[in-house]
Amino acid sequence: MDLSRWENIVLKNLWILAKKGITKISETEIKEFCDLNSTEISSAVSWLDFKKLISVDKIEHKDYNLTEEGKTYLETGLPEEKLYELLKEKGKLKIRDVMEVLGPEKGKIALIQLSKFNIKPSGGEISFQISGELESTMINRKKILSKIQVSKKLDPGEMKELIELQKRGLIEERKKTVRIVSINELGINYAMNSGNAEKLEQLTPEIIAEGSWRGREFRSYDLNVPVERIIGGSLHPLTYLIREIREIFLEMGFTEMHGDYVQYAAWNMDALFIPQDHPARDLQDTFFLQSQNRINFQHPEILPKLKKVHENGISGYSGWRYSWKEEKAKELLLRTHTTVNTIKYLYEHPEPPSAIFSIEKVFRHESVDWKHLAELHQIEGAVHSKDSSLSSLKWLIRTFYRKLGFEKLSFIPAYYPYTEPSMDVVVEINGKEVELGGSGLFRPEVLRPFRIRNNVIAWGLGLERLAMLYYDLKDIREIYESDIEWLKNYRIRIT
Ligand SMILES: N[C@@H](Cc1ccccc1)C(=O)O
Repeated sequence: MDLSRWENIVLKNLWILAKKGITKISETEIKEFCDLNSTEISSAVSWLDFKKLISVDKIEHKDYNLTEEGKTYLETGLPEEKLYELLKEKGKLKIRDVMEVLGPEKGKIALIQLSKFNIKPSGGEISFQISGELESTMINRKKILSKIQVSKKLDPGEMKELIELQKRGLIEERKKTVRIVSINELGINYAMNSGNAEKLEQLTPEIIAEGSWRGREFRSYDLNVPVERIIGGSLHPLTYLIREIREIFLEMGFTEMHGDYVQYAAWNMDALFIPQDHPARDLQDTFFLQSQNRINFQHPEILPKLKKVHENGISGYSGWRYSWKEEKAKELLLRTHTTVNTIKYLYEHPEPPSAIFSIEKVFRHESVDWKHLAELHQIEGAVHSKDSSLSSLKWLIRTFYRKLGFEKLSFIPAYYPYTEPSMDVVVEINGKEVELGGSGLFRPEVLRPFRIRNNVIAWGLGLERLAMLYYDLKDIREIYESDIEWLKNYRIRIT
């Protein structure tokens, strides 16, 4: 065990004092023996105590101070003193005059104090009367006030008067804990054997340049010392969760896909067989962009295919049977779901098998509440394979949530224009059923125009709702509120 410079100085001094027979000393008294300030001594005492080289007793100590009133009286004299002097000079005074000369407040105090020594008014007047007892009491009072001003110790005989002055509000008392320190056997041994040479604690450029480190011993590091917790930077809880989810899908052999926020309705809606008069395309649900045609339309060859399938269907399916408009398909919008990533990917990679996912942001014209956001992330995915089936879809979704620690899910029938059958994933949060997202098998009207013949299972799950469960939040908005305590202390689920 090595000691710091301050600890060494304090311990050596305690040892020297102990040799002289002084075995107990208060922390403040240590200051008189060494060249350290109170903070340095206090820190050294705490560490020496922790290292068990000294013992420390705490005692309650009363500390006295003058109040503002006490300070003024010490400077200008006590009211009783003023009145006594005045009477000595004038012989007698009318009460009215006393009040006028001393002021009503001090006049009253002076009269009360004098009456305690039997100098009492009668018939509206007060006369001088010599009192040796009053004179000595006043000298005593002033002595106490001035001792307290310079924090000098009072004699035991002065304690009674101190209490009087406290009652009069001239002195106030404060309780202080004082640490009484005594070196113990371990400390004495350490001090005896540690030698006189101070150990080096820091290697400064000067020490290196002067070479004064030569022949000196270095203080070693104590790796067992308890230290303050330092809170460094960390991942935002949502970023952490996104990385976990990405890891899960990558481990299962999925490929990550990426897409843009701004999309043509053709890809976000029409390619997914969402009819052009579908309520989801309403201004209420979708953010449309005013600037049209600013972005290159990828794969324009799909437009006639979409027209055909919407109007007349495909492979025995009837289609929606309405007049499909190319202008509506060419409206720009903020993507409302990441299923647009999936359908584009499938169009560009029509050969099975493929297993794909994305964790990206979508936008909805939604009023925000405890479970709704207008900007949210979706955990999107699909598997295109001859073996894709409803049961493999359920298995995949359950497996995904189980890997994050959630077992209790239920599937309920749902409707999406692009899947058949469709299922929603539901979970209970704080006694309320919350929908985590949708899933299903893509319809032939979605797949056939793009020459995809095998089954495709697909899902789109809400990330923030999952985060609510994962971090035990009552309100979805908390995720974006960035409460610093939460960001510092959030806990991940151990599965
Ligand atoms: N796109 C749907 C979810 C979904 C994805 C894939 C298949 C079925 C449903 C949504 O945004 O809620």
